[in-house]
Amino acid sequence: MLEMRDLHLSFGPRTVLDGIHLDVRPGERIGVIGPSGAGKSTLLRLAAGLLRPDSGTCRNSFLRTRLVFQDPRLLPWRSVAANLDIALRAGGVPAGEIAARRDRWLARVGLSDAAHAWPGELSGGMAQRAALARALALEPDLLLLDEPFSALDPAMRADLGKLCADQARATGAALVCISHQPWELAGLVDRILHVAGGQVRVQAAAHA
Ligand SMILES: Nc1ncnc2c1ncn2[C@@H]1O[C@H](COP(=O)(O)OP(=O)(O)OP(=O)(O)O)[C@@H](O)[C@H]1O
Repeated sequence: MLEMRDLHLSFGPRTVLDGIHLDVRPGERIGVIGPSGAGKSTLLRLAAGLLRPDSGTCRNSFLRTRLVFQDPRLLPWRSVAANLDIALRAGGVPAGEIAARRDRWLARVGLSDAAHAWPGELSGGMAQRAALARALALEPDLLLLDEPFSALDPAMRADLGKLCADQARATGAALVCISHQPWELAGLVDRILHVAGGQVRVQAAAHA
């Protein structure tokens, strides 16, 4: 469970979040929309524990939270496969399971043939798929997606969105996805939050 209560955060004189209340329960899939600069990424960083609020509380009792950023953030001096292996080792996956899990996830994002490539040799979309595989291979119980599909073509966006939703359904994980394309959230999430003016303005049910 993720609980945000009356959460405030400013960067210098700029108030970005101004009294956020939000609950994310296991199995919930939530979309986040709102104007540029509204604080959507900041909200996810708080949820992931990368930022602390100035006041209010942010409690995250999920055990494995993974955040996928807009840019892939792969280690450039390691192969694609090694990028996954390092994350899996750091995530406590037993050594004997790492290769099989990495190969399964690279296959699921269509990157089996790129396992031994360097990140610099990948297209933007391939690198983003590798970053998504790295996150999903950890079997997170809270998956935070910060516009991870923006570098992908529409067909690939739909495929990977479905992959995330299917994985969340299969494992009971919660998912929070920021998007500038509300249509991209259809079928992926159950409800959509509109963040504006530092607050969660609207909570609407999503339509498939
Ligand atoms: N580390 C930081 N230091 C100072 N200001 C920051 C920092 N991170 C974010 N901001 C500012 O906080 C505001 C909200 O940023 P945030 O990235 O959360 O918005 P967003 O809604 O995700 O925007 P976008 O849709 O453009 O990605 C912006 O004005 C941004 O410049």
